[in-house]
Amino acid sequence: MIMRPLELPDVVEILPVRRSDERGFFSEVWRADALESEGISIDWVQDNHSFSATAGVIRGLHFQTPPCAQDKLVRVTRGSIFDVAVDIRQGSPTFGRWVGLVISAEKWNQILVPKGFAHGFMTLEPNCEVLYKVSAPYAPAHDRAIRYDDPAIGVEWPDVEADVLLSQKDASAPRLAYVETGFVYEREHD
Ligand SMILES: Cc1cn([C@H]2C[C@H](O)[C@@H](COP(=O)(O)OP(=O)(O)O[C@H]3O[C@H](C)C(=O)[C@H](O)[C@H]3O)O2)c(=O)[nH]c1=O
Repeated sequence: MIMRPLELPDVVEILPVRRSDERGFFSEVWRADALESEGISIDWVQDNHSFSATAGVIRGLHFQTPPCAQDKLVRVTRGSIFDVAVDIRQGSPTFGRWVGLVISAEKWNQILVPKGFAHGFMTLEPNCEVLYKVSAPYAPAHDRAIRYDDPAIGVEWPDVEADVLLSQKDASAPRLAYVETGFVYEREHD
């Protein structure tokens, strides 16, 4: 497994090994000791699977407020997405900044989005299947959304040959400035 920190510290791209042979391939897509050997020890408690039928579907930007905050380990088994994480920790030197990258079945890469970050993605083609682990159960009362096109965040979503398709929740989500995220940045111990 290869890990690559992204421009926002704590958000990491992960590339599991995919072993191919004449039948196809085998891949350990998550393994606790492999992550722990990289200093990442997270108890995953729920697996999610979303299917989006068209390109241009945007799900996000979402997070759950403490004490129901979720770390997320996201991968794509069909199609491709532009995946985005936004730092929403009050007091963080990178508060409101975003990082994005393509996660796809072809690249076989994953993204680890820690607590304290909002998460979302745009599908880049039809029939995208996104599977992801979360470290806290779904808690509707703590589920929050931030506008995907908040100008203060400025996510540069890719141009796809399709109209953007949003849930009603996402179409009416507030800008980050009007959201009480509940996360406070804690400087790493020096
Ligand atoms: C998140 C979630 C949703 N649901 C139910 C609630 C609705 O009846 C239905 C669709 O939920 P929602 O529109 O919130 O689904 P997404 O827009 O894909 O939300 C996800 O989008 C971005 C990418 C995220 O990172 C989050 O995991 C999550 O917020 O599934 C559940 O039953 N359990 C769950 O864990």
